[in-house]
Amino acid sequence: MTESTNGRSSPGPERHRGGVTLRRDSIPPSTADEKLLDSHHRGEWKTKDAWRALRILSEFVEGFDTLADLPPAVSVFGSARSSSDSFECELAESLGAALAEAGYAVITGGGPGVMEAANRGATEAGGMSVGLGIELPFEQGLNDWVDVGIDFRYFFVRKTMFVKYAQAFVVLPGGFGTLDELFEAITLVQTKKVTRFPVILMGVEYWGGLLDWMKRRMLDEGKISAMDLELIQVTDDVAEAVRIIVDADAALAEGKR
Ligand SMILES: C/C(=C\CNc1ncnc2c1ncn2[C@@H]1O[C@H](COP(=O)(O)O)[C@@H](O)[C@H]1O)CO
Repeated sequence: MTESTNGRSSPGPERHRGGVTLRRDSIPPSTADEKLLDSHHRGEWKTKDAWRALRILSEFVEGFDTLADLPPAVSVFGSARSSSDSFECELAESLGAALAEAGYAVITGGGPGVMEAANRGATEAGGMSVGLGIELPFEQGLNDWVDVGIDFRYFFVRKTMFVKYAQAFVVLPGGFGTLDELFEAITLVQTKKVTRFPVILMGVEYWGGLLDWMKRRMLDEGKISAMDLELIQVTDDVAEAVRIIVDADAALAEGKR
């Protein structure tokens, strides 16, 4: 806890649970996701999980209700840890601006690093900037560039929103969280659980090793098909990324006519 100048403790970090804000000793050591997925306290499942189901449902309702009127949107993913002067943050900021100029809302995880840069680019270009935050033990709150923000307790509810309200995914360099989001998206497209939409990797050098491994191991050993690899497009050119998204949108609209 940090001491403020008047001798009282300042709020310090805070945790958000729906409309509830928790500070200081009221911040619990675990998160809602951790409690839901915990397999150790079986005795509690019957009583507590039934109530959790309602909370999960209310989180879906809040997400659907808030995002239903969003213009066409693109979900942008990338590291929470990148500094604002990194290659990926500079790219994310230009991308956010270009997407806004093309009429797309930008959806991110609402956190720091690449997410903040993409939100900043969108906001500064006059676009709609959305942050879908997640309750984490080391949560920092939504970044300052988010105009429409929702704090989720459950990762899987939040992931539904990233997919449901986006016309495309753009994935910049990142760690486990980013890879999780990338592979969930391509699995959904590969298994035709969602209408095919562009999944664009930005950061040609960063992703090169992973793409090589996919070709040399996954493809060569028959774990994926050549068509699966075509689900992913790679570029460092912001204008090209936007063009891929606009073209895919136009093709889809054409097919629906
Ligand atoms: C690590 C730090 C803060 C974490 N804050 C986050 N806020 C919102 N969303 C997050 C956060 N961390 C991860 N995510 C999600 O995963 C992706 C980034 O994860 P990575 O492991 O950094 O690649 C991102 O797209 C989010 O959706 C303190 O700096």
